[in-house]
Amino acid sequence: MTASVDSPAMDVTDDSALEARKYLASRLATKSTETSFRSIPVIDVQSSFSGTNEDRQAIAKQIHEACTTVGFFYITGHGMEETCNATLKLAKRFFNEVPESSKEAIHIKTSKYFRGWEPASFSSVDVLETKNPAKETKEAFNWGYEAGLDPTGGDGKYVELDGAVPDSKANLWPSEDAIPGFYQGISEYYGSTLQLCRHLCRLFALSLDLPEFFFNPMITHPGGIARLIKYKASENPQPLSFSIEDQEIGLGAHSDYECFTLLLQDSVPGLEILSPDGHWISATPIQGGIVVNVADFLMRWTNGVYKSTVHRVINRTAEERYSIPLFFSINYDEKVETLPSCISEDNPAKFPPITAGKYVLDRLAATVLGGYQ
Ligand SMILES: O=C(O)CCC(=O)C(=O)O
Ligand SMILES: [Fe+2]
Repeated sequence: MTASVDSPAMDVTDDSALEARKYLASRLATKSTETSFRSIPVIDVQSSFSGTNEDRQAIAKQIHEACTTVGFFYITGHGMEETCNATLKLAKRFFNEVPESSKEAIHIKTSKYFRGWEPASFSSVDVLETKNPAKETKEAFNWGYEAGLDPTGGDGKYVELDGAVPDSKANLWPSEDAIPGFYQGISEYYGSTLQLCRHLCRLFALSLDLPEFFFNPMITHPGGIARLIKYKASENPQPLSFSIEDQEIGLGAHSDYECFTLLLQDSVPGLEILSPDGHWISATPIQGGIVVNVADFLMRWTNGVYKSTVHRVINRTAEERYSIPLFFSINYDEKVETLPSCISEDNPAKFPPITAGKYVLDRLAATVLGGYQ
């Protein structure tokens, strides 16, 4: 099977497409009350930067609790508030000020790696309804890791999802004339977020009973696809209803593919996450909070111990909504086996070894129209 009509073809194995479909179907069908939840934990990570080992262990414990139940949490005290606000403003400028012709010049259909501008109603993450998927209202701009965006400068070994040596033109940037300061702003945001992700990896390691620096050798040239997203205002605002009738889907129900996602959202709600008993819970934006969620690769790597929770976006408000996810992965060329601390007699290793980039690429290509999450 290949990806799509409009987007460039990428090979995808039937296995991965099937796996993606089965997985989402099972998640949408499950009506278990065992692990149901009604709220998303907030974790203040401030003391993990300067505090003691005990401080970091205490935060790691909260992360473990959140990841084994909800699969989502907010972090505060991360020190990125200013960058977050500036980048959300930049996103608004990109969508509303850049002329259509400049966006067309960086259209995602010209990119092998799903980079560049994606018009509204272009793709769908609906892996279940492959014949007639509901088009999603989101408009997006996608980019990926470049050593020049990494404050460490990288280790010179970055490879793309398919293992290819990076092409310096893989990212499609709008011209400086079309939006002055864009590259600079994105680069500041991306650099600080990458470093925050690396810091979170230390906390994730502790949370999994692993040595604090366990993941460090695997994040020297990490995968990090990021995107700016705009969701148009609802024509039929109904803030209190979780039904989807009369509402357009901003981004369909899905789980993310990589290790974990860091998501900035502006003050307009829209993100909803699925509790295993079938209730959708609003991940309402909180002041200074960044949403963190476990993604599928990490769920596999942890033998299912950490949960990758299904979520969707529906803008039920009369305002436009902007968000900026970064999908953080370990080095794409890293092949890993189930984490030893997640194997037990009750939970023997369930998944064969996998390479990070290959896994993400297969999942990506299996989405309808080959779009991103
Ligand atoms: O826009 C959001 O709030 C969520 C975006 C998301 O889930 C994704 O892009 O995978
Ligand atoms: Fe997502």
